[in-house]
Amino acid sequence: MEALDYHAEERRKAEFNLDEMKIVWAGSRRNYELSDRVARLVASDPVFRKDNRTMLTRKDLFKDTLRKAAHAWKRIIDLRLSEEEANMLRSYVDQPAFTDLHWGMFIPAIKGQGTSEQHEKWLPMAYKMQIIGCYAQTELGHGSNVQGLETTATFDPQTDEFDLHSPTLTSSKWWPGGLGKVSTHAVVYARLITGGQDHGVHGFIVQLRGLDDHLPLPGITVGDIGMKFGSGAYNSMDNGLLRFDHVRIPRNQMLMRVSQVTREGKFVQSDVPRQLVYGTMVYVRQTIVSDASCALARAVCIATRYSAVRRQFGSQNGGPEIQVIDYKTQQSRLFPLLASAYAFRFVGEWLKWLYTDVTQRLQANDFSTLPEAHACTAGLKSMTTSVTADAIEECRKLCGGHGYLSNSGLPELFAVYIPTCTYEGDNVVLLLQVARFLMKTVSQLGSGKKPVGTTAYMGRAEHLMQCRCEVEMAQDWLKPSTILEAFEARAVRMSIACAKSLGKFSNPEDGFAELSPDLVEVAIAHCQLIVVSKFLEKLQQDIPGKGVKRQLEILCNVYALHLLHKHLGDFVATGCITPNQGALANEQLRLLYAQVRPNAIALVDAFNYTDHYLGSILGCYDGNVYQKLYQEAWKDPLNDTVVPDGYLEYLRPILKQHIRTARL
Ligand SMILES: CCCCCCCC/C=C\CCCCC/C=C/C(=O)SCCNC(=O)CCNC(=O)[C@H](O)C(C)(C)COP(=O)(O)OP(=O)(O)OC[C@H]1O[C@@H](n2cnc3c(N)ncnc32)[C@H](O)[C@@H]1OP(=O)(O)O
Ligand SMILES: Cc1cc2nc3c(=O)[nH]c(=O)nc-3n(C[C@H](O)[C@H](O)[C@H](O)COP(=O)(O)OP(=O)(O)OC[C@H]3O[C@@H](n4cnc5c(N)ncnc54)[C@H](O)[C@@H]3O)c2cc1C
Repeated sequence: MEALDYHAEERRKAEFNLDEMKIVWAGSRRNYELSDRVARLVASDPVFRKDNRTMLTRKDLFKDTLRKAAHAWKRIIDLRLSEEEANMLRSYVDQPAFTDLHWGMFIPAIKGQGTSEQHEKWLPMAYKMQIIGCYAQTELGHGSNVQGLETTATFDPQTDEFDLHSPTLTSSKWWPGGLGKVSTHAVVYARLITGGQDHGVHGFIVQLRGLDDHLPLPGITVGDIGMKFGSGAYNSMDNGLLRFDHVRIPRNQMLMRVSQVTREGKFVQSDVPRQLVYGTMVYVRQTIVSDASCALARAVCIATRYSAVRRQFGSQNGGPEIQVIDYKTQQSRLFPLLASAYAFRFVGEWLKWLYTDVTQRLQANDFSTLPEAHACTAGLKSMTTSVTADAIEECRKLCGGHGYLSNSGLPELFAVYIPTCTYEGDNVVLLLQVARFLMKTVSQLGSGKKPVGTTAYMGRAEHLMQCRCEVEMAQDWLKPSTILEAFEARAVRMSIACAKSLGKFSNPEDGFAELSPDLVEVAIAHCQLIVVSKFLEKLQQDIPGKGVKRQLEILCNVYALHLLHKHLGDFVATGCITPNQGALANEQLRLLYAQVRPNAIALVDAFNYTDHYLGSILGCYDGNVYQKLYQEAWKDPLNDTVVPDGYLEYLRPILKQHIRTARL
């Protein structure tokens, strides 16, 4: 018997080839096939069940995480999965674990900052998971200000060793994932001291626990920092604390690609810029942008499918009520988020390319694109995670009361997702880095140095400062060049206005501090321009499949025009557009929503998420929401008994007291 599909009618309305859209979303046919296979593999494996994890105690959840990680590793070995497939498998298991840090930060830190001898020694053990590592940078007293870290690594020429020490309470390492209970090793960031001189923060490979008994090595105090936000969610991770009491490590465990310490204790700074010590963060920030599109797509998929099932008001002659997705307010809240998911997907693809390019250049000692890579990864990480975190909460509200149920999947997704706005760099701190980069670019405009890459538009500042938007009718807003010019003009005008204001301060640092709220806005305008321009560039590519390109054009316009509508103040205040042109953009936006509407369900189907990965009754593929909610309610442990535990001790006495009082 064919299973009932409550979305069948919606799916029939789609005006594009879904299979081709799935390939666009995945990046290529190969990626699609790989990811589809691995997602199904995980979904069909009972060990990876996750429907009860919000009910588990912290200890049980942690053990469950260890069990899943061990099983995932077994599957990876047994099936001889490639590194790419293994990464996919871990992400579909969908439970934050120490392995995220081992593969995502520990190994990349050694690869990026270690010498070839260090690669040869450490990477094979790490790849086989004979050692498990984490990334121990943040301390109790300092996270954002990396140069303010206090842990010391003092070279002792007598023994050819470093002495790792935590001199103060605030120097305790605090937060590293995987550190609390699992990692045998860590890349520890500490101030390098040689001959009494402080050379700033560097990375060191330090063994923390015995490989036979898992006990902390002498001089090491290590443990978990405690429960975090939400139930389940990030509590599967053992974020840890760590203190060193004069722990000794051999000299060759300092990561020495950027700087070296010789046998005599001489500090040698190579030609490689010191910022490469921050390289692992740049790598992870880049991956976080692609992950943002996944998390956003997930929330949007749930809210869209549920909005098509849910009906409220408007029944005519006893007929069905209106699907909430047909309310214009629902569309104006939901469809920009759908468009943003696609926009972040494409900018994530581009950022991956940029990162690969800068890595290849670094290997050839070309450091010229490093500032651009830093600004792009920092800015886009910040912008996409802030939008996604807010969007998950918006999707919860779009699902009304049922969105607040744990089994909607949205509370857990929110709880797991929100720390991305903080980790790998607080979002405001990172936007200020982008602003510094932009102010520097503006200050060099008259010097003959041509801005390149994502700031190339600033080279056309003269034109962009005085150009006038030519929109006369709503449909004029559909011209890519019109949209692009409006975003470029807004970004450059905001940058130059800020640079002028900065120029009024005698001390530039004072000016930067004073104007920092405006500078954050400037950085956001620049990042939004990058996302819009990369979406438009994507549309220049040959995109096969009936109606696929057309849908992407609609989504691109929704993305750009909803931003224009949201930040109308910036656009109008900088004189890029008139208030009337702003109103025309809004008019066009409403027309675009009507075009998205029949395709909405298919556009979220294109994410190809299994019900297992989505983990949401409201977002399930077949849309059989009410029956599933009803069945699920009875599985709650509170419903194991008809009369709850505690009735006799606490409820009955009150009720009886009431009866006694009544008798009086
Ligand atoms: C429902 C279930 C779902 C399950 C899903 C599972 C999800 C789990 C997935 C993944 C797990 C992820 C785990 C995350 C773990 C998190 C780890 C961390 O957080 S690690 C710690 C991160 N810490 C930070 O990011 C710190 C931020 N601070 C900094 O980066 C720096 O201190 C700074 C803010 C950049 C300032 O640095 P500094 O003071 O040294 O610099 P400045 O003086 O400001 O600048 C000097 C010049 O250097 C340039 N610069 C700065 N940084 C970089 C860089 N990274 N690369 C290149 N250049 C850089 C800067 O621009 C200045 O340049 P000039 O102006 O001089 O040209
Ligand atoms: C779930 C999670 C996992 C983590 N995993 C790891 C890990 O594996 N390894 C690791 O080393 N670290 C890890 N961290 C730590 C994380 O990297 C830091 O928390 C993060 O970098 C922010 O630093 P902070 O906590 O010092 O924030 P703070 O810098 O103290 O921020 C507090 C507030 O001050 C503001 N602020 C700070 N500086 C400025 C400024 N210059 N200008 C304006 N405003 C400013 C911020 O915007 C923020 O509002 C993790 C954190 C979390 C939450």
